[in-house]
Amino acid sequence: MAGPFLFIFTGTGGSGRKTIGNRIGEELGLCPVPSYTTRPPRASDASGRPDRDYHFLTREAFEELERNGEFVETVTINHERYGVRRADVENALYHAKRNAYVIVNPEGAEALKKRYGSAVIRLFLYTDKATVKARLEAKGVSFEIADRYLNVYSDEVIYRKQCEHVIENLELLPTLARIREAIQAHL
Ligand SMILES: Nc1ncnc2c1ncn2[C@@H]1O[C@H](COP(=O)(O)OP(=O)(O)OP(=O)(O)O)[C@@H](O)[C@H]1O
Ligand SMILES: Nc1nc2c(ncn2[C@@H]2O[C@H](COP(=O)(O)O)[C@@H](O)[C@H]2O)c(=O)[nH]1
Repeated sequence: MAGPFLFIFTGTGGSGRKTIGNRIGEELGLCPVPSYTTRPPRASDASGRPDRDYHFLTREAFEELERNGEFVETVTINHERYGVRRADVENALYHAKRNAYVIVNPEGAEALKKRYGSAVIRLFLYTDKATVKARLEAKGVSFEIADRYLNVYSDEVIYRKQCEHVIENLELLPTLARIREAIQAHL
């Protein structure tokens, strides 16, 4: 056994990364690394726990962290900032010596892979566009946001070729089983 590892749930928008990442993370006792964002919380964020996936910050607070070099990677999506804090990753991996997980887009996954090398294991989730659209509608995501996800689908789906594991998220239970098996193979 090597490690600790940073398991990255990445993939196309709306592919089920949060649903699967949080379930498997909890089940396997991985340390969650929520990212930071300036975007406002949405009704469709984790119900009753909008801060489970994100730390919501003002733009000023985000920019101050950025100026202080606190982020290991950042992206701008639709004029909003997102970032993963270096201390959150490194406290888990190097100080607590725990396996951790984070949920980011392919650009973030690539930056984290470059930074942490073999400690990073990328799990790429995807489904076809029609399924993404139907699931986002059912989740109550606005048409505008769903449309944004679908517009970048072709760019994002290509990144699966770089990832250590690629899983099509059709039925939830078989997907969970495949992800569990993929992660356990590293532990
Ligand atoms: N296998 C599945 N079968 C049916 N519905 C699913 C499945 N996996 C996820 N979903 C549903 O699809 C929706 C999108 O999933 P989720 O929010 O986890 O995706 P995401 O990739 O984290 O999205 P985002 O791009 O917003 O970060 C949710 O409503 C979730 O319950
Ligand atoms: N590179 C990063 N991507 C991130 C981070 N936090 C979230 N994300 C990804 O952004 C989009 C948009 O998310 P939404 O919740 O506003 O719809 C999605 O693909 C997320 O996975 C991050 O810190 N870095």
